[in-house]
Amino acid sequence: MDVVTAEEMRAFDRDTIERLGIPAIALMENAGRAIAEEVIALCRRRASSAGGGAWGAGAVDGGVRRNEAGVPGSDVGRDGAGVVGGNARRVGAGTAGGVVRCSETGATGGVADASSGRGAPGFGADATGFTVSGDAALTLAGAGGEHWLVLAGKGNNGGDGLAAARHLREAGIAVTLVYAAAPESLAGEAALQRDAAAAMGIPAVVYGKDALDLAACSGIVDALLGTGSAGAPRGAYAELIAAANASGRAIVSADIPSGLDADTGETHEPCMHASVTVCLAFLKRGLLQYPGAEAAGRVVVRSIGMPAALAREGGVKVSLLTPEVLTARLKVDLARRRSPEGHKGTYGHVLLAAGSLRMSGAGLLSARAALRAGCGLVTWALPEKLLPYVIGSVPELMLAPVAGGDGEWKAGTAAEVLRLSASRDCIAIGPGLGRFEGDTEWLRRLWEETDGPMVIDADALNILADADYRSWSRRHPVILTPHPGEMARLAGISTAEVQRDRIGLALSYAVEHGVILVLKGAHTVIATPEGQAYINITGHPGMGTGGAGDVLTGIISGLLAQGLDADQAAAFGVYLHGLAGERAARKRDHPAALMAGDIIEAL
Ligand SMILES: NC(=O)C1=CN([C@@H]2O[C@H](COP(=O)(O)OP(=O)(O)OC[C@H]3O[C@@H](n4cnc5c(N)ncnc54)[C@H](OP(=O)(O)O)[C@@H]3O)[C@@H](O)[C@H]2O)[C@@H](O)CC1
Ligand SMILES: [K+]
Repeated sequence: MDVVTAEEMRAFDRDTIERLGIPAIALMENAGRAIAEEVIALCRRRASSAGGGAWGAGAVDGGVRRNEAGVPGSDVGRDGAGVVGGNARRVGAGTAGGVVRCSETGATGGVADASSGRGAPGFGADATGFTVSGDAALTLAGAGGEHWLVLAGKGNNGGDGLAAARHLREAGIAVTLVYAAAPESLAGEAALQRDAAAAMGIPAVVYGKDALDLAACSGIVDALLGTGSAGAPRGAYAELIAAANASGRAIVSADIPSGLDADTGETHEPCMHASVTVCLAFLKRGLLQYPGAEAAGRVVVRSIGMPAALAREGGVKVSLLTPEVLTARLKVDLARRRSPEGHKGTYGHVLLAAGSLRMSGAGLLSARAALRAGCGLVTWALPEKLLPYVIGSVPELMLAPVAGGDGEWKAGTAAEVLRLSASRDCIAIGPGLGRFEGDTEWLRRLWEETDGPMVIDADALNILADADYRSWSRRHPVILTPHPGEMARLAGISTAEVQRDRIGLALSYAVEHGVILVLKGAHTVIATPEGQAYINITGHPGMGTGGAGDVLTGIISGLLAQGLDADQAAAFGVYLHGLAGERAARKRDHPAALMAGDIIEAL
C-alpha cells in the first residue's frame, strides 16, 4: 500500500480529473459514500458491543427494517475495534500479517449477499433462489436512534462531509450540518454539495451564529480540514475541534483528523481525536507517524475512484510494509523455505563484534536472535575477559576472544576482526560495544575493508555520529539501526526534531549517506539509499525494553547471512521482530513484563 504526501495527493487529484476526465464531483461523491459507510459500520459495532445483539442476519425482515436495536447512548468515544489489549496497531489491525484493512463494510447489513447467494436473508429470498439485495453498507437497522453532526469546513474536505450527510440521511440517521464558515463561502464542488443537502432539507446551523450542543448528538463527522489545511486550526475551526473532543462522542474524520499535519503526523493545537479516520484514496504519511497515528484512531483507507497505479507512475516513495509489499516488491520468501539438502553451511555465518564487560548481555541477545532468525552459524568476537562469563550461555554460539584483558574493546583488534570476517557472510557491529580510544579508526577500517554487508547498531552508531564517515569508502551495503536518540546524534539534531517527521528524515539521511536506515520506534521506518521507504506496523508497546534493539540487529544479521539482500533483510527483519514482539506480549499476563529475550523465543 502506497503512502503519500498532501502534495502528491493533489497531483493525483489533478491527474484523475484532468487527464482521465473523471469529474471532481464524482470523486467527492465516492468520498462521501465511503465516509457514510464507515459511520454506519461504527454504529453497528457500537450497537452490537452495547448488547444490541447481532445486527447481521435477521435484522432485515422481509425488507422492513426493525428499529428495536441500536439506540446509542454508550458512546465509544474512541472506537475500540482494532485496538487489542492496549496494543494500538490501528492500521492493519485486521490481520496478523499486517495487511491494511481497506474496508470492513458491506457484510453485516442484514441484506442478502447476492454475489454469493449466501449470507443474511434478503428481500424475498425463496426456494427458487430468486434474490434481490439492497445496499447493505448504507443500511442501518435502528438508525432512528442516531443523530450525527457533520462539521463542514469550506474546502473540499467539507464537501466530502456534506456528501456523506446525504447518505446518512438516506440510511435513516438524523443529521445536522454544522458549518464552520458562512455557507455562502463554499465554492466549486463543495458548494454543489451544500445546495444538494439544502434541497434535501437537511437541517444546518452556522457555528457562532446558531445555538449548538455537540454533546447532544450520537456521533460527529469531522469534515473541517483535510489535506488543504495549513498550520494550526484558526477561529471557528479551532473552537469546533476543541468542542468535539470535549463532547465524548464518537468522531469519524474525513481523510485526516482536522488539525493534523498530513505529511509529518504532527498534531496542531487543537487536533481532532478521531475514533475512525476514513482516509481517501491513498494513505497519508501523517496517519502513520505519531502523534498523528494516535489522533487518527482506526484508519480505513477507502477507494474513491482514483487509480492506484497513479502512485506507482507518480513515483511515490513510501509504502506500508505489508506481506504483499514484502513479497511483490521486495521479493522476500515469507515462508522462508529451507532446502531439504540444507546444512549449517547453507544458511550462512554471522560475525558479531559486540559486548563489553558491563554490557555482555547485548552480545548474547544479538547472537541468539541471529541463530533464531535461521542463520547456520554465529561467531561472536568479544574482549577476551568476557569469555569465562559467557562461555556455555549459548552452546550453539562460537566465541572468538580478541585482545581486551579489561573487558573493553581495543583499537588494535581491527586486524583480528577483519581476519575473522573474511570467512563470514556478514558482520554486525555495536551492541554493548562501548566507546574506546581509537574507535573511529577501528570502525573505519572495518567499514572500508570488510567484504560483505554490515549492520551497525548502538555505540557503533555513536562512533559514526562523531566521524565524518561520508568520506569513508565502502563497496558493500551498510544497514544502520538507530533509535531516535542515536538518530539525533547521527543527524546532529534533537530527538524531538527526529520524531517530527521520521519518514522525511529517514529518507533524506539514507539517500545522502548511501546507507539503509532503520529508524526504530513505533512504526519503524526502513529507508534505502535509492530513496524508497517502508513503514512497519507490526510490533507492540511492550517492546520498549532494554535489549529489544540488540535482538533486531541479530535478526537482520541472521537474514543477511542467509542471502537476503540488505533491503530485504532490513525490512523483513523489522517486520519479523515486530511480529515476534506481538506474540511474546500475548504470552505474558501483562505486556509490561515483556523482556528482550522473550522476543527471541517468540521468533
Ligand atoms: N477532487 C478533489 O478535490 C478531492 C478532494 N478531496 C478532499 O478534499 C480535501 C482537500 O480539500 P481542499 O484542498 O479544498 O482543502 P481542505 O482541507 O478542505 O481545507 C481548505 C480550506 O480550509 C481553510 N483552512 C486552511 N487551513 C486552515 C486553518 N489552519 N484554519 C482554518 N481554516 C483553514 C482554507 O481557507 P483559507 O485559509 O484559504 O481561507 C480552505 O478554505 C481532502 O482532504 C479530501 O477530504 C478528496 O475527497 C479527493 C477528491
Ligand atoms: K477532516
